[in-house]
Amino acid sequence: MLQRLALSSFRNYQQAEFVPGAGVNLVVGDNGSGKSSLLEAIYLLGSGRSFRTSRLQRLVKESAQDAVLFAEVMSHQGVMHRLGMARNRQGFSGLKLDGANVRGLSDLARILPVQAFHPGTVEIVEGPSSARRRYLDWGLFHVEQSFLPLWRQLYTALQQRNRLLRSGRFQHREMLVWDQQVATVSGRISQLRSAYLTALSPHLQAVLGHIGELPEVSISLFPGWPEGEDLQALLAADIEKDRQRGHTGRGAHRAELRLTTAAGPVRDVFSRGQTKTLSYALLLAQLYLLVHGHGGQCLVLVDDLASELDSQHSAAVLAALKDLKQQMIITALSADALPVQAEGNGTRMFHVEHGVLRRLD
Ligand SMILES: Nc1ncnc2c1ncn2[C@@H]1O[C@H](COP(=O)(O)OP(=O)(O)OP(=O)(O)O)[C@@H](O)[C@H]1O
Repeated sequence: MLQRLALSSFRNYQQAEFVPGAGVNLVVGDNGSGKSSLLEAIYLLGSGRSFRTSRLQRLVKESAQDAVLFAEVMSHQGVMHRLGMARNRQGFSGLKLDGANVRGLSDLARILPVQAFHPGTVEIVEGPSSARRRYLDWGLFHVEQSFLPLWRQLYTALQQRNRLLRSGRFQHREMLVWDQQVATVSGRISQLRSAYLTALSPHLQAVLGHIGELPEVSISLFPGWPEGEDLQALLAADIEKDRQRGHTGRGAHRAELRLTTAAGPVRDVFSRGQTKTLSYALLLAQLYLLVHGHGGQCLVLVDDLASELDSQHSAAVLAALKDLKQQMIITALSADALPVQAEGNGTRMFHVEHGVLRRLD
């Protein structure tokens, strides 16, 4: 649970402190006041990414050198952790956990599992296959300890194989080592992904039933090479093609999450509104699996829901989120824009204006 966040020179925040409650937190303010930026800061700490931009240099406040984020986070086991992150326009200039430097963003992500529902969430369905892989791998990272080391092994093997391909000068014996490694690790990653999807599916059906009115959607995995075929043999057979394109064309890095209805692929069948609803349902299903299936916890960020879904669907999504009983931070233009106030007690209210954040209640 996020106990406290301090922001310095982040977007339009000069210095700000945010102390959310354990349940629902509602942050209201006009357009451009800094609501999304607050969520973006939290998401950055828990994932190393922005949910709005790939240009992370824009996160640093104009005229400042470094954006600095600091958070106190109570772990699921009741241990208090201190997370720190500094970013200049070139990249991350410091990552700290409990006062010590850490190398990888994954160390912070383990402590602060965070998921964001925001206008770009629709990319899970509409975007490139990498968006669906990222979705899938976020879930695996948080429920399967062995996933991250495997994923790292795969990327190291691919880097080495691609380097050899591009060098144009390689012994087949040398290539064989990396073919073997890519094939073995891809097989194990694919098994984990398939098992994850099998566990996820009933949660997705339950969520779709709850938020309603969508045709039945099935979810399946293309592992990154033709099902049932020997990946190592395929890599060896494709060597010339791979050499020409300069990278490895088959393996778990090319997996695809397929979303289909009885009438065909979701992308060809669903309206834009249905697509948005499905993308939110996919995230919800993942949270249900994490919380109910694995006893995990997750900080949930909800940005501008009222402008994304109609009132009936946004109420259904919020109800499903509240059922999870996780810490939530929700933004809205005004307090009455979303049905979060109706239950009154327990909701902590904040107002933001020109990067100045204050508690209302
Ligand atoms: N690097 C930066 N330095 C200073 N100001 C910035 C920087 N990046 C963005 N801003 C400004 O920060 C403000 C906050 O934007 P943000 O998207 O957080 O607002 P918001 O409250 O979510 O608005 P909306 O309701 O329109 O989504 C905007 O006015 C934006 O122009």
